[in-house]
Amino acid sequence: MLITRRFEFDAGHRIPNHESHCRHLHGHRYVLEVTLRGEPVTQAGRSDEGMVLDFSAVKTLVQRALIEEWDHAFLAYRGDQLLLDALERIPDHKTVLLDAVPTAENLARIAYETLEPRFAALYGERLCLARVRLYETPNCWADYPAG
Ligand SMILES: Nc1nc2c(c(=O)[nH]1)N=C([C@H](O)[C@H](O)COP(=O)(O)OP(=O)(O)OP(=O)(O)O)CN2
Ligand SMILES: [Zn+2]
Repeated sequence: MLITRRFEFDAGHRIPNHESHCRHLHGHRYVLEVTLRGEPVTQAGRSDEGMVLDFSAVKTLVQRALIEEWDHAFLAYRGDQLLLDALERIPDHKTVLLDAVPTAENLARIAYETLEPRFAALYGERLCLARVRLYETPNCWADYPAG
């Protein structure tokens, strides 16, 4: 069975080599959907009986591991030196350095790679992170992994 918890956060970014307006500094109200695969707990009387994982537990893990870090941050490619030089001039600016340009595709992958080991460490074989869907706008999103 699959369950999904939805999160929203605000962040800035730019796609440094984009041929059009996405190379300019701008932000999005991102939406992150976290989908877990597992079977519902069957032990009678447990708080989480009938649940793959209590949605509140999903919330706590994802908030701590990702949303608190990315919300109201500027998501910057560590190779985008012009941007890093500008952001460094702002005292205590909340900047998240990424290993790739912050497209929806790369953010979905990075979110998955951040969250997957956390779920694995806490819940082992019982469930797994099946997919992350990252909406950059209401009309544009990326899924990781594919399929
Ligand atoms: N495959 C991708 N294409 C684009 C990405 C991306 O991450 N993956 N990102 C961008 C820009 O970040 C841009 O901010 C997208 O916003 P925008 O161009 O405003 O999107 P739309 O015009 O489609 O927005 P609507 O208002 O929904 O029409 C560009 N491409
Ligand atoms: Zn954008």
